[in-house]
Amino acid sequence: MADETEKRGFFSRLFGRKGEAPAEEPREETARAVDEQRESEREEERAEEAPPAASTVTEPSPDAAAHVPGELAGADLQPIEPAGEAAREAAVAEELARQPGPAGAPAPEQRPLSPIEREDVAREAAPEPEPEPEPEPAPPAAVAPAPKVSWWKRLTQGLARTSSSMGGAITSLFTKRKLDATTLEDLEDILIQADLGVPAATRITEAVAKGRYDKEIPPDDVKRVLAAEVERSLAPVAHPLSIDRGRKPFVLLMVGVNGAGKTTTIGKLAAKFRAQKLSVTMAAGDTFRAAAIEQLKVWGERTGSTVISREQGADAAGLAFDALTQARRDGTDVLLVDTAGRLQNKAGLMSELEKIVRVMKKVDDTAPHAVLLVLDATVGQNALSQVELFQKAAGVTGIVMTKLDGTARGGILVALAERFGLPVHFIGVGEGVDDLEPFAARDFARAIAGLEEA
Ligand SMILES: Nc1nc2c(ncn2[C@@H]2O[C@H](COP(=O)(O)OP(=O)(O)OP(=O)(O)O)[C@@H](O)[C@H]2O)c(=O)[nH]1
Repeated sequence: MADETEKRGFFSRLFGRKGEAPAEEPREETARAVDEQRESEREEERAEEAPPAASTVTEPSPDAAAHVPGELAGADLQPIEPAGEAAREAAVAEELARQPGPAGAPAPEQRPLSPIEREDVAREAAPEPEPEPEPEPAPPAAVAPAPKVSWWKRLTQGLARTSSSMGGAITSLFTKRKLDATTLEDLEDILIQADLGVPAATRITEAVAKGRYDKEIPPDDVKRVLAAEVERSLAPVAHPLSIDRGRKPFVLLMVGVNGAGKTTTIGKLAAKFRAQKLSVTMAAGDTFRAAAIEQLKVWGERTGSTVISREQGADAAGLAFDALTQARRDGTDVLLVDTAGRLQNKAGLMSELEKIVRVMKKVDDTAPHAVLLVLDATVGQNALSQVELFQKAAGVTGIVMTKLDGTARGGILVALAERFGLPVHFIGVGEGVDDLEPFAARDFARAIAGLEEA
């Protein structure tokens, strides 16, 4: 792998940049600084918003915090707003992002903002969420019959923000311009901004440069190179989720921070399994939030699945034990176990997940058979620290990435693939039941590059 700290100036050194101004900040540091800035803003928001812990949830032992591995100390459990807030915020952000000028969010700069910058501005300008009572369960609109739209269409529509941001920038960068060191560094910036990560951005830029230096290169050629490189990174992690039908039940433990889309994803997966004629039981293990229990019951009714639940605040591990015992007795094909994404702190979350796993093993020592981490694409680079956290807590076996439709930084999947190599089973590009599909590297790569279906 290229030495990232020396990456800045690579193309200049290689080709000699005209009028080079070496006083610029190294790009790696710029990217890190942007991330740190975002992190510290989120930290501040959390400090202001952190709601008091619900008294119904088991208090973690005082020394539990001491067991949080040091490397997780900085891991962020964003978002922690009540469910629904994220969607509302995204809507506000979307609206703000659409407003072109001073009538909208106060523009921090006079030059026009890129879609990614507008996303940042909108996020910062979004009003503080007001404390609200427990939100209503998400309406089951997702299951309402919708006109059949092909997955490619859904995918390209869902990834439109990423593809138009990257594609638009690439088109304007490469139209009628010869490829030189400045162009290449600008291309690298575009890719870093889309959250592909520095190693991938450097590799793709090198691939574009190969044999084309000092020549005009059509933007579509750049997009084709981009798609090919993204596919190369993602193909090794694109694994379908395979259900071992010999296990009854096959236990899927769903983990992730609150609001990432776990409960919705459970509903969407249940619909898929039911369509394959598999029987499904859901355990409403997010006992932290009453609305999550209700939400799961709605999905249970809609998909013809059994839902096992207890009252809000009940012991989630005990519930998982009961659910597995019952699903075993009933000979159920698949058991989907929901979990809370927000407890008082990271130590509380980790010890609860560990307990759920431990307790389920008392019923079936091979359970859980898959641990799916649901990641919200809109959290950007923070997804990386979430993977580390949940890997420690529950031994993640695969990823489901949701809300790719809500960000211009869909490149985060590439950064995740290169860093962890964990299987990516599904991606979500909308709230509808058909907006979750098995992950296919080529389709994704072509869609974010703004190319036609292969
Ligand atoms: N736009 C979009 N919204 C999604 C997607 N997946 C889930 N959502 C929405 O995200 C919101 C949060 O989803 P939930 O399923 O409640 O999240 P959760 O992880 O279970 O949250 P907690 O129960 O609080 O832990 C809901 O409004 C979902 O409809 C997606 O792929 N795209």
